[in-house]
Amino acid sequence: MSGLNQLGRLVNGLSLVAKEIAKRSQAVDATRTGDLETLITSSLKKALVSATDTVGLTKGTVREFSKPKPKESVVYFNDSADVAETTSADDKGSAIDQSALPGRDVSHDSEKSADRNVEAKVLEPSTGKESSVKKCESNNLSDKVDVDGGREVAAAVAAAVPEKRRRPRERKVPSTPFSRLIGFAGLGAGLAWGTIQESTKRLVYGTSSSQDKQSAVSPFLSDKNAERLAHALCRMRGAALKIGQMLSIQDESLVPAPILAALDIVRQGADVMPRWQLNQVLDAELGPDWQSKLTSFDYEPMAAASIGQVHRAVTKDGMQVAMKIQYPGVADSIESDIQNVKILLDYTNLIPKGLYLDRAMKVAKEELSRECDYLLEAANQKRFHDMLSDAKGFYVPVVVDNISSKRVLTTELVSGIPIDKVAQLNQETRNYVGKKLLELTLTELFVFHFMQTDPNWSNFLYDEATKTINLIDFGAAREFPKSFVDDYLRMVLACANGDRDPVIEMSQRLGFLTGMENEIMLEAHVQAAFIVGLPFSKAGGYDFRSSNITQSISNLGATMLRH
Ligand SMILES: Nc1ncnc2c1ncn2[C@@H]1O[C@H](COP(=O)(O)OP(=O)(O)OP(=O)(O)O)[C@@H](O)[C@H]1O
Repeated sequence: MSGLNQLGRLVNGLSLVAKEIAKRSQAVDATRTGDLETLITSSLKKALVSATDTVGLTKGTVREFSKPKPKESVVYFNDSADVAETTSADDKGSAIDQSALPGRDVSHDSEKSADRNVEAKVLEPSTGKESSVKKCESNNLSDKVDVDGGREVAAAVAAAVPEKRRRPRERKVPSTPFSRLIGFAGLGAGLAWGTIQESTKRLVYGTSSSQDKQSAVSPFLSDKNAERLAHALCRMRGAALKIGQMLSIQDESLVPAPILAALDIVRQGADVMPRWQLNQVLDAELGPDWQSKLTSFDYEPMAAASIGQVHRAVTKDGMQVAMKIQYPGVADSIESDIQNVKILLDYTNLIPKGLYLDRAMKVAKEELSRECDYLLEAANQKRFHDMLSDAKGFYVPVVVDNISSKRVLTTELVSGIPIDKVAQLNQETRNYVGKKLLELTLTELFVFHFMQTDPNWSNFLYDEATKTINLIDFGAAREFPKSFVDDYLRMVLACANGDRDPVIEMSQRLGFLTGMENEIMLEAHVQAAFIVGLPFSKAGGYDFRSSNITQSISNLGATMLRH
């Protein structure tokens, strides 16, 4: 019976895939207009490759990062802009390697080329002076200082807290609506196939006793399917991955444990664009002579985020910069990606009812559209740079306008460790950073009325050498009207003072409550508000270890979801 059910699900899944293809694909248009040849030779062929990739039949090219990381990926540009070299330090003056021109395969050279990049006029971002690098010599992270992108501290932190990390894969971003659709369709079919496999396994061997309650009930929630989902999102990138990342930070009461475990992968970063695709974006955005503005460009990304990947480069005037380069097609596919993820979530019953998924998706769409506009992000970043120019302990890197566009954002490279890693530093440092973060939050909201609303750990890079928090990623910055901010302050005061009625009144004015809630829901909301108000309830410091605020709120969250 269960096998029949699963077969039904498979048929449903495949018909959903077929229906979606018929509804949306350009393939249908091409057939209608009789352009069958183009259809077969281009999009369908590519799409089939994409689909097999997303289903998990092929796995792209695994990028091998040997240790220590070689820097063969750095390309140096001569003054004659169109010529690049990748010679290593002990190979200076040798013939220019034509194969190293962007867009072509590069022959790899030695680790030393990396040192040349480091040697190139290193500016200390926060002070504008030249800086030296203190080596990390012990495993005690509180002793470590690093001013070269936090690389050594990050490596030491990783060694201290070993994480199961996924090796990034080099895979083309599906950039047309059709190839993205095929990606989702492939994922849907892959999940349906995985469900069949799991059901068959259970029929033959029974359900494993180690499986948790939810995954024991649903053969969809197998480890393989969860992994399939995570890898597909890393390959799709864009809005699909962003939603995966949002889901990955939810509580187990919202998202089943095996899915959460697999989604851990999506937080570690996306797949990487192949060099030819990266060059296509750079040429289209900055013009084919973009190299003329740089001394060097590192083709190995320092980060592969959800909507773009980030590369180190050095400008002609010697500034070390981070170039954020947007994946092609993601800005135009936000709406369809969100729709497709929603179809998958509905189909798999992954998300519990009551999560206001439609509302959440609408907000995600608006946020993502803003985040894809790097000109808007550049403007936000400059505004923050100016507002915080006199603030002690914070630094916002400058924007390099002449190497930026709507899809490429170039900013001064800053150093530091992601803010969560500060948890491993000493108490004094933790107190300092905690106070600074709170000061920043309150200043942004109540003084600037302008806030960075994407509190990702890696958007706050703590530089121990200068005791500075370097702030990046202003794509999600937004302005709040004075009336909202004033009500918000009243809300904070009511929470801190434990005043029930004002908490409810302000919550309705701010839109946290509709006024239609029942008593149980209201009570859970008020309790949650009081817990959030605790750190503000007494003058002086607050010991965050004395209560587990997030856990307490999350416990109330389950009641709120039910009501
Ligand atoms: N100016 C910079 N200096 C140093 N590192 C940087 C800089 N800009 C970006 N990075 C690195 O690249 C990563 C991704 O950059 P950013 O957060 O701006 O991208 P994003 O697409 O907005 O990412 P997300 O998916 O987190 O929203 C950062 O976490 C950081 O590691």
